[in-house]
Amino acid sequence: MQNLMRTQPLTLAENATDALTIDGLKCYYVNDYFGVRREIRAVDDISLTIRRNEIYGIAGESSSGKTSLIKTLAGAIRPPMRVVGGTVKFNFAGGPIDVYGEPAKMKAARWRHLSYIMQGSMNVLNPVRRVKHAFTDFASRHMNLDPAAFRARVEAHLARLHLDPHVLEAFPHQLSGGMRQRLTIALATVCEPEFIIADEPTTALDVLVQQDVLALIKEVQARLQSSVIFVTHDMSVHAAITDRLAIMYAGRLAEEGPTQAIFDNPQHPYTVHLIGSLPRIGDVSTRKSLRGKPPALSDPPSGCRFHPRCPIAIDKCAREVPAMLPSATGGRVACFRAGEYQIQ
Ligand SMILES: Nc1ncnc2c1ncn2[C@@H]1O[C@H](COP(=O)(O)OP(=O)(O)OP(=O)(O)O)[C@@H](O)[C@H]1O
Repeated sequence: MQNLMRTQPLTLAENATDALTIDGLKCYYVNDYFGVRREIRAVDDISLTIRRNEIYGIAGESSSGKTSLIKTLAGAIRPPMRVVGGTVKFNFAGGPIDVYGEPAKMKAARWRHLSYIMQGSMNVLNPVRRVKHAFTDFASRHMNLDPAAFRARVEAHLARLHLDPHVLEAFPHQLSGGMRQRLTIALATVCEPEFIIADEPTTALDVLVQQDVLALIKEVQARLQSSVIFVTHDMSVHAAITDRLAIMYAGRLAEEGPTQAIFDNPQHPYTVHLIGSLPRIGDVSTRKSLRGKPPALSDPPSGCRFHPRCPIAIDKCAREVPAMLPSATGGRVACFRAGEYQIQ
């Protein structure tokens, strides 16, 4: 395991166990159609903390706001997206950065301290250029090394990730999808970032290749002791890789806690359904599906956004927004009837 150590020491700030703090974050898509303003509240009042050296999962069905949330964390905001409230603060070893208060500092931190593996990131490899150019284009300017030393560093990094350095001379079309995704992960981690954000990095891959890529992410995380946010709608992937898990529903957090505890004892009725819908070998019983569909985020329901679909909703759920409060999993849950619902 000796060759799996970080090459540069990570000098952590004293007493700093939190790597990222998000407080009251709101991020909307704001469109103006012929003078009529329309807001899609994709991230609506989210507060959470990511610790150092943990893999934090974000789950939820399509359009629940997962990608919007992590774009907001990475400062990757393009119109019509707008941050309309809240704060995002990284606590990097070199000093804290307020993403929206210190944009220049944030820009300098990208790649070096924070890397973002976007959905479809394999496409970052230019089809008409050899793979080595992607490393030079994206990573070399953050590393302050002469070309020979930079090449040696990249080759050593690839070797540690069990990738043959010869792939640097290949064109992307000569490589399989799994290999391209492994290279994308190598590219995102060659600067040894303290924080890695990965959005659905395994979704386009078949199951065996997916296992391989998940193992690689775990290995890189353990080697660098980075914090990782891992986004996927696939709960079985969360079970395999994450330490803690957040469940998003309609732009808000429904539940958060240690992954194993959430799988063992989900508290929010929506989480109960997400976990209950996972297939189990030998179980041929019909799964109970949720009634209705997720709400339009331009006009979300009052109170708890899940209440129109919730099997145990009470009047209060339509009137009041439930706060995220400590739950039986050791995490937090936003539900007035937490822990009361089970699927038979
Ligand atoms: N550029 C955009 N303009 C307007 N609305 C958008 C835009 N991008 C996303 N949205 C809306 O924001 C909401 C959240 O979308 P987002 O992509 O963050 O969800 P997601 O949970 O990541 O979904 P998926 O798993 O399908 O990627 C959705 O209602 C979506 O339609």
